[in-house]
Amino acid sequence: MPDDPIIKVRNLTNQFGKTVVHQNLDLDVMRGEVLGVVGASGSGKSVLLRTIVGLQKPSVGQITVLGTDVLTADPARLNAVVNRWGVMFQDGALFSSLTVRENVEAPMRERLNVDPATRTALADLRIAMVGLKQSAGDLYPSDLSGGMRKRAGLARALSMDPEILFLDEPTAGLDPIGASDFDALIKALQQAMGLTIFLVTHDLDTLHATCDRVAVLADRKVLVTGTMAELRRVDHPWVHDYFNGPRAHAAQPGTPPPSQKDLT
Ligand SMILES: Nc1ncnc2c1ncn2[C@@H]1O[C@H](COP(=O)(O)OP(=O)(O)OP(=O)(O)O)[C@@H](O)[C@H]1O
Repeated sequence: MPDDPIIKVRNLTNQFGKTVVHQNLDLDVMRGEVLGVVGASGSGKSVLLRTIVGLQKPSVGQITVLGTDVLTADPARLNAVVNRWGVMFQDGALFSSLTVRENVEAPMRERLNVDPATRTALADLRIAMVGLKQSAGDLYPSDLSGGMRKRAGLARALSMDPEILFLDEPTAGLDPIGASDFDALIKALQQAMGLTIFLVTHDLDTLHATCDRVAVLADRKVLVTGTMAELRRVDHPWVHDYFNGPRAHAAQPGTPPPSQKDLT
């Protein structure tokens, strides 16, 4: 069924001690869309991502990804699904003792039965796809700028040619030009590869540049999901302030730059 969600979360509860982060949370991600996930700091965006990709066991709930219940699947079935997604963590989470190329090869080495030369060629292709020079493949993470590290993390997330990409704060720590270059890269790769993207961010420019829909986490659940235009009309204090505040206006395409008067 083409309209079946590629990721379906139902009745999810995550609790740490007495802190309830999610309660009865539901979320659908449709195939081929870029879904942005926003919410106040501590609202549980990263915990949600980590729960969907299996790094965090929820207290209660069902999570179906690509038709597989990832909380109850047997190891072989789960492995088959894990092979079809890639994750880029906020800091890139690169292995510091491996070169960029070896980092990109790492998931293939673990999960794909190909000869070393093919693996290296596939890694070099991923390195090129994220806009890094081939020579960057020989560098270690400590030799990279913040922007290069993000790109290397993205290349590794693309290692297995995934259908779904999970991105946690992809533009955090980048300067505005680096961030908008990265947004454009994400969008171009999504279109070229037909990716579905689950994207956690605080960055309004990223939402405008990349997302088809945005899910807002508040009050321990997905409070509302919609396009940016729809969310601007939502009557909830946090949602209203986030999507209508000065930063939101600045990020909106077509908004005129501030006049000289505004700057003084
Ligand atoms: N392993 C853990 N043990 C205990 N509490 C945790 C754990 N992981 C997350 N939390 C708590 O869960 C809540 C949500 O954390 P999470 O990192 O998902 O928030 P977030 O929305 O991604 O925040 P930010 O925008 O600041 O990154 C926080 O209160 C955090 O302290």
